[in-house]
Amino acid sequence: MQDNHTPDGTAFHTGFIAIVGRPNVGKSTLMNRLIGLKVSIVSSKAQTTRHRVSGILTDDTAQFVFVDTPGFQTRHQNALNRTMNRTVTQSLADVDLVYLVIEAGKFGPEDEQVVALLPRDAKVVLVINKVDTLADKSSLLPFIERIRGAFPFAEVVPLSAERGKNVDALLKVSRTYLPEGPPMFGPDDVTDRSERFLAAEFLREKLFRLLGDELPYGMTVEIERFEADGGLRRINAAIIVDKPGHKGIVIGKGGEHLKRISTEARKAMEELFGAKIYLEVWVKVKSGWADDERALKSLGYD
Ligand SMILES: Nc1nc2c(ncn2[C@@H]2O[C@H](COP(=O)(O)OP(=O)(O)OP(=O)(O)O)[C@@H](O)[C@H]2O)c(=O)[nH]1
Repeated sequence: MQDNHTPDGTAFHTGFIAIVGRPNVGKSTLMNRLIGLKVSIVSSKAQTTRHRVSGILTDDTAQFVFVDTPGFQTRHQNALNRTMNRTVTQSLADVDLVYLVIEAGKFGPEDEQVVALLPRDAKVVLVINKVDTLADKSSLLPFIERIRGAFPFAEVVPLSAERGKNVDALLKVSRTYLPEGPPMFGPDDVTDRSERFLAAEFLREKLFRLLGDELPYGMTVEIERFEADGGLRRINAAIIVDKPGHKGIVIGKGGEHLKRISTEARKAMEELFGAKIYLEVWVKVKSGWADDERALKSLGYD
């Protein structure tokens, strides 16, 4: 799509969308579902300095540029959370549209704290995820009525990110809120750098999936080596934990956790990068890193 018009002659729309919500509401699942296989991912620093771009969806009529927002943390108050909350607020400042994701039937103090971060003039779509978990679908309307008062939402879209139900409807309403204009990114914008960024994301995701509530607070992933050689990627990654006692949780009995995390991350990388992956993962202890903003910067948070 090189010009400003869609095949039927109407204007092309391009804009930024931020996805926010308390942890575990399904933001990552929604993003993966939205971008599906048409994904074009660029590194957080590529081409734009204002936003951390995490995924791009381009179709015949619009380009949706999704902006990264780390989970809004409310449980612990330290440097890591201050940095994350700042990132959330910054990324909301000049996007065209915000998806506030909540879970069907659940709207608690943690969700309210995220709502409090929304600029009053922001265009916000209330995305009610996990509708598949509702035993009684008729409870949805009174639930929506209750939450409508919390913010002047532009739209309300109930869906199931995991099952892909009603996700199309979300895109359809979103399009009209994006400004008219040509696409900002090409459809094949995958660079080595973005693969490096994604490699860390995949490992993080597998850690979350496997360890769940056991996940040590203050854990992060650092890619120490990333070499692209034709159809081969050599990746050395370190999982960094805050306390020596956390190392065993990540490694698991007989190395079982670490083995599974590495295998699953490697498979995900092979599928998305279309390359053979040699992945080595170590667990390292850096005490107090989560409380040290300088350490955060050195690990790529800014
Ligand atoms: N039943 C159901 N589960 C879902 C749905 N969407 C996401 N989940 C599950 O909810 C959990 C959290 O999903 P994530 O996508 O990791 O949530 P997140 O909001 O990105 O979490 P943070 O990264 O902690 O902020 C996972 O176990 C998902 O499988 C859905 O539509 N239905």
